[in-house]
Amino acid sequence: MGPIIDIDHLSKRYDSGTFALKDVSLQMQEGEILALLGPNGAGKTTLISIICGLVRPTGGTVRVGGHDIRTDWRAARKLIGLVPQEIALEPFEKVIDCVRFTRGLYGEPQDDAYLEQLLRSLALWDKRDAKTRELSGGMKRRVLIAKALSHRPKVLFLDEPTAGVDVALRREMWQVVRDLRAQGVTIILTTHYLEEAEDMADRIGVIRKGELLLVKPKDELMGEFGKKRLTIALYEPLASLPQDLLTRGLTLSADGMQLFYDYDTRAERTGIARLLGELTNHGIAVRDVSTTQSSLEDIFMSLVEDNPQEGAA
Ligand SMILES: Nc1ncnc2c1ncn2[C@@H]1O[C@H](COP(=O)(O)OP(=O)(O)OP(=O)(O)O)[C@@H](O)[C@H]1O
Repeated sequence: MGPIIDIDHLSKRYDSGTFALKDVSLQMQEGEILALLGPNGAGKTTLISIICGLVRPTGGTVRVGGHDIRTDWRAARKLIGLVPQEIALEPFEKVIDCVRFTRGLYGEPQDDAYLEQLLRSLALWDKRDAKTRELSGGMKRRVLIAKALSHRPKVLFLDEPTAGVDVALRREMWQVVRDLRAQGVTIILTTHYLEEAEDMADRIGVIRKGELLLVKPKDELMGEFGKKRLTIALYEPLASLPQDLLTRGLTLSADGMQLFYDYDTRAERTGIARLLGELTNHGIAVRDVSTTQSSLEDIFMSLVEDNPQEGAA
């Protein structure tokens, strides 16, 4: 089966002269979740907007389900749902009516059985007759998702789905997204919360200044760029490290009470057992050992850090 999304050498230069996207190519398979990370102004929204037909590219092509988004836009649009970042709902409209209305906009005949199934899957069925202004923030976000799914798209774009929402609600949203994936929906989400990408995504794309720096399976990215640090706490402070331990890559804390050893998580042999043996040989008594793994945030910062003004995603 071909890719559900096929982005080929896509570029966008706004009239202002800004190059928002530079030669971006990316393919997605059905049922995948891709998290797009990037500092402010990296080009994430531009990319989503082009795929959704809201912004015109200046170069390259995008196909959704095999349909070119420019020459065959009607068929492409039917396959796409977009959940915008801002909550904009008609306050006095009932939940069910607002989802029905959106489906109608796509020219789809009404299908009450599907709408019931959709609202039930988003835990909104009990609220179907409530006016949207009576809903909590989390419910409103779920209504946005219901609207975006009302015409049964195969691809769903979530633009910062949990911006500014509390931790409990964020986790609830993650579950909703996982459930959608289980139903076979392909999802692209942009997020400024790295833990969100870490938790949900199958693949992670990092975009900076309009360039897609990399797209990799999350586990591969964590393994490739991730390092582990072994911290060894000592009983007695060390004035300095023996030369042979220095050359093994060990470092000593300023107070002499801790040793640090950074190692590659992919290495077949980490050298830890040998290292501990050598410490014993030197008569260095170990009180405790612990390890920490670099987070996606560390990895992300190391990828984009050559321009510190851009800050975190
Ligand atoms: N309509 C527009 N006209 C001119 N320049 C634009 C327009 N929209 C975006 N840009 C510029 O294109 C670049 C990419 O913007 P975009 O909104 O795609 O970034 P983003 O990654 O979504 O950022 P954020 O994380 O802040 O939402 C920025 O330099 C932005 O100023």
